[in-house]
Amino acid sequence: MFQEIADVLTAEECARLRDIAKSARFVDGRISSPHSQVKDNLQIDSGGEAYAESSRLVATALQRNETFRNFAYPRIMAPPLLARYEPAMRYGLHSDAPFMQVGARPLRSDLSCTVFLGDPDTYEGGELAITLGTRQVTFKLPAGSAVLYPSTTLHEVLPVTAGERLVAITFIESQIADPVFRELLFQLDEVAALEGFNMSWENRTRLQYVRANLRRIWGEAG
Ligand SMILES: O=C(O)CCC(=O)C(=O)O
Ligand SMILES: [Fe+2]
Repeated sequence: MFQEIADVLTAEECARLRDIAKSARFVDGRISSPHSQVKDNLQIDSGGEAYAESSRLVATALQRNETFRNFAYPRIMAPPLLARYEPAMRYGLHSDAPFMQVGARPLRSDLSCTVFLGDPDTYEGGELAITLGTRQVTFKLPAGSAVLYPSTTLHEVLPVTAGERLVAITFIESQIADPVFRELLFQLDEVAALEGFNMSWENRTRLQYVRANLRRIWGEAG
């Protein structure tokens, strides 16, 4: 359901992104959701070199992360975007857009991802809160860590009451559209990774056969 991933970014990469954010131009976050009554944040101006560098840096870091690849089965990823929340800013309860234009083709958002760029003790509030039935699950992770969650959820960013919350956000279209199937494959992959060399070759081959064919049945190429 949710996957936290520690150390997606190195300390140096986090510092570089904070530096980029310090000098970059930020615009009203409503630019990408003009009709939202609950979005109150800032996002980096997507016209400049600062945006290009920050986006490239975060995308490369996610793509090189094995847990990210195994959990998300990424097919296309939206260019990551820096977002900033100053005191009193928040992003109230919402669901993410199902389709987003990325380059020439629309991306179906299967997974949403927040990469935390500031130390949690440098700001108050600003938890990412994801609705699960009658409860909310909250995330406020160390700098460099990421959380992946289903784009199908209702979620919000609670008001920042002091300091500044800096994150990078992105959305992923997965090769495995169905979150239940994706989770089953992830668990099978974990078994293969952790136990694959403890089993007999014959059983390992059987496991590979099941994984490969489930990916054929459930997956979309790319
Ligand atoms: O900043 C976050 O952690 C998530 C923001 C969000 O929900 C969004 O931009 O759609
Ligand atoms: Fe969202």
